[in-house]
Amino acid sequence: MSAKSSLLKVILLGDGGVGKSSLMNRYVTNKFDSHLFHTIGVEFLNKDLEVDGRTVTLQIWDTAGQERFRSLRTPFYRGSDCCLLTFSVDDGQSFRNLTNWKKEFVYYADVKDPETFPFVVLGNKVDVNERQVSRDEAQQWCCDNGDYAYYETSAKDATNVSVAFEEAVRRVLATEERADHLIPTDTVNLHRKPRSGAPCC
Ligand SMILES: Nc1nc2c(ncn2[C@@H]2O[C@H](COP(=O)(O)OP(=O)(O)OP(=O)(O)O)[C@@H](O)[C@H]2O)c(=O)[nH]1
Ligand SMILES: [Mg+2]
Repeated sequence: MSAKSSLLKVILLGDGGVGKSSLMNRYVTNKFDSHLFHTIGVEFLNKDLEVDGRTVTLQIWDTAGQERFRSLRTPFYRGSDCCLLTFSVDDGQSFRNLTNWKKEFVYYADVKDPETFPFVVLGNKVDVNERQVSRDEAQQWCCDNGDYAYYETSAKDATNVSVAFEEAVRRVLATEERADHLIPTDTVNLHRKPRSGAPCC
């Protein structure tokens, strides 16, 4: 068992109405409301789960996707361990906006290394018949942006909701493990004797 904190912060981002709150509610309370109000600012819920023998508390932050709430949501991006970029498969614009959501997250969360940060992409509302975004298109975007996991979900009928959140946890734990194995190269040798005659500045 790692000594690292087992509280993982996962944040849901994406256009207003794609189903972020519904996904969080489905996962944490196993309920679905077909007349949910738009989120204002941010809300979070905790859920304990076990992934690959490790128990973690997932803190899921649900944000307001509408543009007018931008300044209310962005202060909460910092400290996120994983970002769930969400769109709705029946709304092509919400898919095209993923690039902006990623940019907004990287900027306000102050992500040092976007190449290795764990993003997971969710194409929600797969229960709806009128699709505007194909699975191939979405997977291609995930490949082009860095090997992101892609899940087609439905908060309405619970398709792939648990597996998507579990994958988010796996990605975070894998990142932590990689960091544990990194050998620091910028150590300072406190015992090294100063070179005689070396200039002081
Ligand atoms: N058919 C279907 N409808 C869904 C699904 N998920 C959410 N909805 C509906 O879509 C609407 C918007 O869902 P929300 O969960 O409020 O969307 P949101 O992303 O949280 O929106 P903001 O809070 O404005 O950012 C609601 O009426 C939901 O009932 C789904 O998987 N399938
Ligand atoms: Mg919401």
